[in-house]
Amino acid sequence: MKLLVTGGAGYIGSVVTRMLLDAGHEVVVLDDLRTGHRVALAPEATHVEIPVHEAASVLTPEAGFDGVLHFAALIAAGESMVRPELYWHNNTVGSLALIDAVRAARVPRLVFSSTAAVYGNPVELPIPETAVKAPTNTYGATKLAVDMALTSEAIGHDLAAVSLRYFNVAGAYLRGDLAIGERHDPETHLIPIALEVAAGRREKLQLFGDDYPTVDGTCVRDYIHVEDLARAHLLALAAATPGQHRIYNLGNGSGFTNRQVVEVVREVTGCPVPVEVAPRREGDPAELVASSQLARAELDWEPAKPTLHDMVGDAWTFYRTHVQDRP
Ligand SMILES: NC(=O)c1ccc[n+]([C@@H]2O[C@H](COP(=O)([O-])OP(=O)(O)OC[C@H]3O[C@@H](n4cnc5c(N)ncnc54)[C@H](O)[C@@H]3O)[C@@H](O)[C@H]2O)c1
Ligand SMILES: O=c1ccn([C@@H]2O[C@H](COP(=O)(O)OP(=O)(O)O[C@H]3O[C@H](CO)[C@H](O)[C@H](O)[C@H]3O)[C@@H](O)[C@H]2O)c(=O)[nH]1
Repeated sequence: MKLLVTGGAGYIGSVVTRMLLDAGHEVVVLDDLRTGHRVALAPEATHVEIPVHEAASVLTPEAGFDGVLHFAALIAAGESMVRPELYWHNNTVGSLALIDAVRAARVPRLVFSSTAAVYGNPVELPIPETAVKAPTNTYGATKLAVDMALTSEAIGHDLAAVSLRYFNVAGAYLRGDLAIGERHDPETHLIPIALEVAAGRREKLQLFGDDYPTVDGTCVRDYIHVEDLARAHLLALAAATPGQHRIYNLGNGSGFTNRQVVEVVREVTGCPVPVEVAPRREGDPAELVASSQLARAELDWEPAKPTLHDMVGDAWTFYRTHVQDRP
């Protein structure tokens, strides 16, 4: 297939691009590099450096695209509470422009990066796709709006749409000399920050809140290896059906508290990780754990690296070989 990957210079988009190329697809990456990295771009993919809001200039009817995988977004839940306008403009307005371009160019299928953050504080655990959607942060709300637009688009214009609701993505894609991992700047995610502390690059980790209603008072998250997540995109592309908006949660179904995550980082790295309890971060749900039964049943998806030790181990390898000591 000829595919457009928005956000293909980012963490997850670059891993999926690699897998799509290896599977024989032709890939054009649309990424304005606002948070992505030029080094993460696959050399075999064409790169168009424009904002997703201008996708219509690439997605012309003549270009003959068979599908779009849409990763481009701002992703920091905490920041979305203090700069919400950035998130609405980038994640929702940008996605609506992309959907307009997809319709105008008659591109048949679109796979969208949605998120566990659409659920908010869940009333049932593990969370099925049918659970109440009540986001507690702006980031989740901007993504839920796009999910709803895709449902309308599938019904109204026969789009084959798939939303993949990722839980917390971790790890790195390691193949021989190739290593693709997480490099957000500034980093906001728990595991890479804990690794920076383990490496001595940060003095301590701030634990945002220890008074949540969980076993040790810190938030619970469900971690998924980026390689397992990426594979689900290829399965979703194949399963996309005209006129349907399919929605799948992607996680491992096990929750880890933030303190447990830090303990695994200590075990894997063999280094101390000093922590300091800090106030809660605005907008954080207490507990997010996925039911991914639907993805397993309908996409035949099976995680190959479900353990947190695997994820932290691969992230640590990436950190030491590709991040540490580099500017
Ligand atoms: N990382 C996670 O744990 C996680 C969890 C759930 C969902 N997601 C979703 O997965 C997707 C990818 O996340 P990631 O961790 O790879 O993020 P990332 O920041 O590494 O990558 C995002 C990429 O999109 C590009 N981008 C952003 N806005 C753009 C715009 N308007 N026009 C063009 N390019 C733009 C950035 O330059 C970057 O390369 C996002 O949609 C995110 O919401 C991520
Ligand atoms: O320095 C830190 C960083 C994070 N945390 C805590 O660690 C947990 C996980 O936080 P992350 O920022 O790593 O991840 P989030 O759960 O906030 O969000 C991530 O996963 C979501 C889905 O669950 C979204 O999709 C989003 O893109 C992605 O950032 C939260 O309780 C957070 O408060 C800390 O205590 N200290």
